[in-house]
Amino acid sequence: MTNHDNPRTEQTSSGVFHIRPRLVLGSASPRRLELLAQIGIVPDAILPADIDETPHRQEDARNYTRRMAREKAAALATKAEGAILCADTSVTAGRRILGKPADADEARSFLRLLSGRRHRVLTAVALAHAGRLHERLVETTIRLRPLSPAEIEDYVHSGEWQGKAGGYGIQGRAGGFVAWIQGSYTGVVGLPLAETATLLAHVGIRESNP
Ligand SMILES: Cc1cn([C@H]2C[C@H](O)[C@@H](COP(=O)(O)OP(=O)(O)OP(=O)(O)O)O2)c(=O)[nH]c1=O
Repeated sequence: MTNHDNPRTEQTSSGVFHIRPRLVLGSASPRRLELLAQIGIVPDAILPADIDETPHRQEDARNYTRRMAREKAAALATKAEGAILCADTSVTAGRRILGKPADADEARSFLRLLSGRRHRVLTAVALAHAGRLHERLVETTIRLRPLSPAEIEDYVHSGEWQGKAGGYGIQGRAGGFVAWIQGSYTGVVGLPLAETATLLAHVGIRESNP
């Protein structure tokens, strides 16, 4: 056992004992916790990572999103024991990276830009365990239907854009804006479950903690 471990012993339904590492969810997002719960995984601890989310000059959206997830995991690996799961979601339209809007004006301008337009939602997942980093990048293409100025105003007033990359949340009223989607719905909401389950299984974490 290394310092990074501190494992838990569990008995599976077939009666076999299985040792799994402690799981730390490195996220302040309630959605990521709910998504994990959807596949029967409950972290042993939740520890938000506070990092600088400014893109580097000339950094493309894929590299930026991967770097964010990696930096969240690296920041927490020095503070917590076990397997540390972090993710980052960004929206990209053309060459622009749309993060979480700073205010209502920025949310409005993101929605005007995305209205009627195809764009991509990228979610990077980083799992740090025993000195190694396991990563996945999941891309989803979405087209929003054209939005009227009144719809954009209503949505901005709803406040649902707050804390959401690109200024909208597909899981809420903006679900009604989505004309077409190809990729991972759970990735858009913040944690692509198929890929996350595979990463967790690599380090011995499977659904259902007692
Ligand atoms: C596009 C889109 C994004 N989002 C969310 C997912 C992410 O939580 C958020 C992007 O911000 P992130 O920086 O990825 O995550 P966060 O700040 O919410 O949480 P933490 O860094 O502590 O893990 O946007 C939705 O909930 N629905 C959507 O449709």
